[in-house]
Amino acid sequence: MVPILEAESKPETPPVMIGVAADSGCGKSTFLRRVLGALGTEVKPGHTAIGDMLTVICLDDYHINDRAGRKATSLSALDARENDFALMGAQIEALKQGKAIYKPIYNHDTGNKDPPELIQPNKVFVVEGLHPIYDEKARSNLDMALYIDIVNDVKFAWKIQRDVAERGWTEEQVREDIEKRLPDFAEYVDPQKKDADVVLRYEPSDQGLPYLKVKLIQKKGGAFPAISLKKEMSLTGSKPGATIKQYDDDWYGSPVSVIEMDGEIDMDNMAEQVAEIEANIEGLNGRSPSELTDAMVKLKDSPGSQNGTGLLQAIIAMKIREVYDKLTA
Ligand SMILES: Nc1ncnc2c1ncn2[C@@H]1O[C@H](COP(=O)(O)OP(=O)(O)O)[C@@H](O)[C@H]1O
Ligand SMILES: O=C(COP(=O)(O)O)[C@H](O)[C@H](O)COP(=O)(O)O
Repeated sequence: MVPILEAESKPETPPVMIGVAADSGCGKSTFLRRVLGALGTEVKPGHTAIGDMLTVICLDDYHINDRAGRKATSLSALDARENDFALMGAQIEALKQGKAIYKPIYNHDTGNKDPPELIQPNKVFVVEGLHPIYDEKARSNLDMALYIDIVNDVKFAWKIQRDVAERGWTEEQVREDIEKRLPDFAEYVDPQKKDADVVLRYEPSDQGLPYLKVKLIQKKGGAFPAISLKKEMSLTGSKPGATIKQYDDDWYGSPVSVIEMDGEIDMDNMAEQVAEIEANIEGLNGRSPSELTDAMVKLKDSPGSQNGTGLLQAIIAMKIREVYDKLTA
């Protein structure tokens, strides 16, 4: 099957390409399920999440080897040499040009490669994985780039839990794999955070783990349509409560505006507290004054709904649509 072909119907405007980069286990897939939910796109079942507005391209599908192959090369999946960047860049460029592709598939459940699948154009493509910003050709086709930056304590707990529950690894094996990947993470994945338009950073709360401090780091003059707060907020009712504030900062040499949420909202009072937050945000540009609250309530059972990860991810979903609306107006 040819990797690139003419689409069954060429889109009127070029698809909007959004890159989401992060290490393994950082919640990219979870985040994109929230984005699809927040944008209300019905998703067809299958390997690739395809909604009526947005298609998620998982860049793990460009791994050159399968799990057994990587054991033979003893290279990690993070290593550039284990990823077909030539095909990845060419296919991302083709999608941006409104073409169709036969995309390879890497099956995380079996560790094998499955037959390629036909991907037709869509309004928005989110290309998520280890290297969407690292690879020059992929990066040059992005309209906006997001990086998810999580401190090790949180990231590794999530990865271990998932890889044991869903990928057939033992906790010992995952810990060993994490250790082995650290140099590759530093060389091939972590540097991407400097070139992102927006970064989601998860740190331990000032009240300590398991509570989180979550930062939306918005590069000034970048492609992310920034939001701001009318005032600092302190929410009570939950343990340990939540504070939300805004400040300017420097992110690897770039001036940024940071929206920071520390702690958790009161889930028994979720709609009211999120509505209070939504009314306090400037520049959200929702389709209705309660779009954020409605999305959060609809997705209440998704991971992170109680803290800044869910809230700021839902805001990013609205911003992805705003970027689409702007570029296709
Ligand atoms: N905001 C969150 N809060 C709590 N757990 C999360 C959150 N996001 C993801 N997780 C958990 O972390 C693990 C890894 O998430 P996943 O989306 O598979 O990461 P990735 O696609 O980046 O490898 C999963 O078990 C998921 O349920
Ligand atoms: O690291 C990643 C990214 O995956 P994700 O971001 O989904 O964690 C590799 O694709 C898997 O580790 C493959 O290795 P395996 O399938 O052997 O775990």
